[in-house]
Amino acid sequence: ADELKICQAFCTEIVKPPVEGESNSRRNIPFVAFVLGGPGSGKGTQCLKISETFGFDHIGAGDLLRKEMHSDSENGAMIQKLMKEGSIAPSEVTVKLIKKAIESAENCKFLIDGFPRSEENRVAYERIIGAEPNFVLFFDCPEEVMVKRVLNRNEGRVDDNEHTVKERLKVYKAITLPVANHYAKKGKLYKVDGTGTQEEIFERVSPIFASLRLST
Ligand SMILES: Nc1ncnc2c1ncn2[C@@H]1O[C@H](COP(=O)(O)OP(=O)(O)O)[C@@H](O)[C@H]1O
Ligand SMILES: O=c1ccn([C@@H]2O[C@H](COP(=O)(O)OP(=O)(O)O)[C@@H](O)[C@H]2O)c(=O)[nH]1
Ligand SMILES: [Mg+2]
Repeated sequence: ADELKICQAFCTEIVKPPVEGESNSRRNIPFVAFVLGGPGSGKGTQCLKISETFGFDHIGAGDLLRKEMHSDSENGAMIQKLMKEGSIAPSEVTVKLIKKAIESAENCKFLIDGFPRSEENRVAYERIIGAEPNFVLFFDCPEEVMVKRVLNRNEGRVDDNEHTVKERLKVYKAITLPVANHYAKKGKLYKVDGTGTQEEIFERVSPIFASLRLST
């Protein structure tokens, strides 16, 4: 009971009203950490390690959009065009995909990776989901390091090329960084040095998650 209280203390609002017959854990309010940082700052890599070690579900906003793009959905072509030019997809599309991922999970602890990318994304999430994130993990990384990583990524992505990464960096600085600043002002931003090896970075990230005492 004590741990549940701690879980709930982290949460600002109830996302889903309890449904009769649902087990206790499904009724728990989701615990959400947004993970932000520029393209190639290591968000996806670290999210994988965090989810393995600390039992979070990893929701990659870009991954959801890529899956949608490769499906027959009506939005596929639009998403592909926006990704290729380094722009941001409409909030409704992204938030709907995130909401579905949260609702279909058994887990109640989530890393939402690469979102929100704009103030508009943030506001749409808070309106549609009905809650703020519990905290925001932010990877701080110099541009030249990020560009080098992106150009070496080799996952066949439409946006991992020199032209698009330049556009993405512009969008990141102008439109995504203000989101990080918003959460910094609220005391919710955990800034981590994103340089060094994957292991070195994970050693900086681990204590943040180790210090959380969550009920599931
Ligand atoms: N600390 C690191 N040092 C070197 N390469 C890394 C490091 N972390 C991630 N990478 C590699 O850099 C690329 C970008 O990392 P990724 O986790 O996809 O970043 P993001 O999700 O922020 O774009 C990937 O190919 C990944 O394997
Ligand atoms: O909330 C999001 C997340 C991603 N994207 C799009 O998907 C691309 C790739 O995002 P991802 O997070 O996969 O890239 P990363 O930062 O990990 O390299 C972005 O440049 C955007 O075009 C978006 O529009 N909204
Ligand atoms: Mg990523």
